[in-house]
Amino acid sequence: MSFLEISDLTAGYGKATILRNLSLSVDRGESVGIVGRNGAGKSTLLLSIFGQTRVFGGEIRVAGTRTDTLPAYRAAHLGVSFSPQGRMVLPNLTVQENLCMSLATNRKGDWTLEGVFDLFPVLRERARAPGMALSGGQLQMLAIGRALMANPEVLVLDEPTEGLAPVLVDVLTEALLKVRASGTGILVVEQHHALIRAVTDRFVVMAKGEIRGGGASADMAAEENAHLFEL
Ligand SMILES: Nc1ncnc2c1ncn2[C@@H]1O[C@H](COP(=O)(O)OP(=O)(O)OP(=O)(O)O)[C@@H](O)[C@H]1O
Repeated sequence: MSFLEISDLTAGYGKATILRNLSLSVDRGESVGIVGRNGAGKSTLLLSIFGQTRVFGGEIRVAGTRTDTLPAYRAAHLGVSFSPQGRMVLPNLTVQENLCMSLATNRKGDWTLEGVFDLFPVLRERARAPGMALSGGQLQMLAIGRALMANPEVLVLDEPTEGLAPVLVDVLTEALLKVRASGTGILVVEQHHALIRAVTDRFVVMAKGEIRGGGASADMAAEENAHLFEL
């Protein structure tokens, strides 16, 4: 069994089924990208790992323990941490306080406050600024930094480049390359295929709540994969 194992998952919200019989696994230290059109169910899949959807069938296990039925912090304790779409930074806490929230997981590893500040030096400069004072790019760095502070085996990211200028997309790509090189795995939903190609080993394409296919990220633009991206 892989470190993160999504098996035959059917899930949604209320009475609505969004994901259908979906299976995906991510090993420790592996990097996987998820692409697909708006509404394909990508965020729903990530939220399911953290117990935030209604599961109708199948299951998700992290290090062998079911997480789809547990509160989100339990998944973080087990070694997957989340940088959500919209970033969810606490506006009245400082940058440093937001980062230190993840210490509650009590997971030891290389990602310390200093490690995160080295990855994103602007967060060191703004350590005492409240979350509400940050720019969009800084908020994204803080959300990623906070997730890293939990020292995950797999860092889960939902559209990290959403709303960011191209220069900041490059900064984030560089940072995620360093995260990957450190041995931390990455599961990332992202519209920028260039980022997926740069920082992941393989990709999957989602459509209508299912995985339509996938392959090696280096081959994403290859002719043989073109059909995966057709309507
Ligand atoms: N809280 C919710 N309650 C009910 N339906 C929801 C909820 N959140 C999302 N949905 C629906 O689930 C479907 C999949 O949405 P989801 O956000 O997972 O897609 P996505 O692939 O991440 O798209 P996007 O790129 O737009 O975020 C959509 O039809 C959406 O309207």
